[in-house]
Amino acid sequence: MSEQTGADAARNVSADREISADGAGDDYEHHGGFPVYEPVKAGPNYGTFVETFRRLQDLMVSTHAPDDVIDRAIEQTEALVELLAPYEVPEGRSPAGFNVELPGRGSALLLPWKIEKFGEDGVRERGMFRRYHLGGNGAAHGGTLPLLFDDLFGMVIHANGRPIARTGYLHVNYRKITPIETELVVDGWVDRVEGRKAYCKAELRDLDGNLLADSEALMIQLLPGQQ
Ligand SMILES: CCCCCCCCCCCCCCCC(=O)SCCNC(=O)CCNC(=O)[C@H](O)C(C)(C)COP(=O)(O)OP(=O)(O)OC[C@H]1O[C@@H](n2cnc3c(N)ncnc32)[C@H](O)[C@@H]1OP(=O)(O)O
Repeated sequence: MSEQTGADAARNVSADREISADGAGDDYEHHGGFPVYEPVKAGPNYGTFVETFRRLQDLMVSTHAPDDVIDRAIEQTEALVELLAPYEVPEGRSPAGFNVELPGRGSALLLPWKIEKFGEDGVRERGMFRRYHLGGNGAAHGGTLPLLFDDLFGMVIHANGRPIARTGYLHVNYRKITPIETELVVDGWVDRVEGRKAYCKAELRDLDGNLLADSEALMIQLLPGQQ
């Protein structure tokens, strides 16, 4: 039997939580005030679309092109905006963020990391900070690490079988320079639970096992009606 990937595990956990439109048979009733999202499956080339856009983001912050090239880039970007704008949809209806087999679940906002493990005992992701995420002198921008940790903690809560929660606080210790364009691994888990409060921890390491940053967050389960 083939081994279950992190993406498979994430999909299975989510499928187990699916409920009917009228809420009957809801075994995952604590959504707070969140709507119940139906995952939107990406088409076969959606991953390539997001990756191409990410490449563009990298180039946006790493090129110094002549003015005539910038003028052509504006024209082509405007054409792209015109192409896509008719397909804008409300929150929860785009494939962005729902496709666990894609880096960053297919959302250009998220770090392009892939889920390697998704279980009650924790979530592991692997990936790189890219040129787009550069802070200074080869290091990832300090603001991009909380983004990685915050999204990871959301998944940790989901994988742990806990109801929807929001981040009350998120603390990051920057232990060593986090390099861009270098493969890294992040692990997150629920450390302890007190009622609605889940205290989560995470560690970001390089492939030699060096601790680059660690984080602790308080994830607070939403009450009915809480947004
Ligand atoms: C197929 C597809 C599957 C894919 C798989 C999907 C995975 C899916 C991933 C999603 C990933 C997104 C994850 C993003 C998660 C965010 O980033 S959410 C955005 C950032 N956070 C926010 O905007 C939260 C804003 N704050 C709030 O809305 C409200 O403060 C909250 C969180 C609802 C809590 O409000 P409240 O119910 O009034 O709670 P309150 O009574 O004040 O506090 C409850 C308890 O927590 C304590 N507390 C509250 N705040 C703090 C604090 N800052 N410090 C210490 N203690 C605190 C209180 O003291 C209290 O303790 P007890 O007295 O009960 O012991």
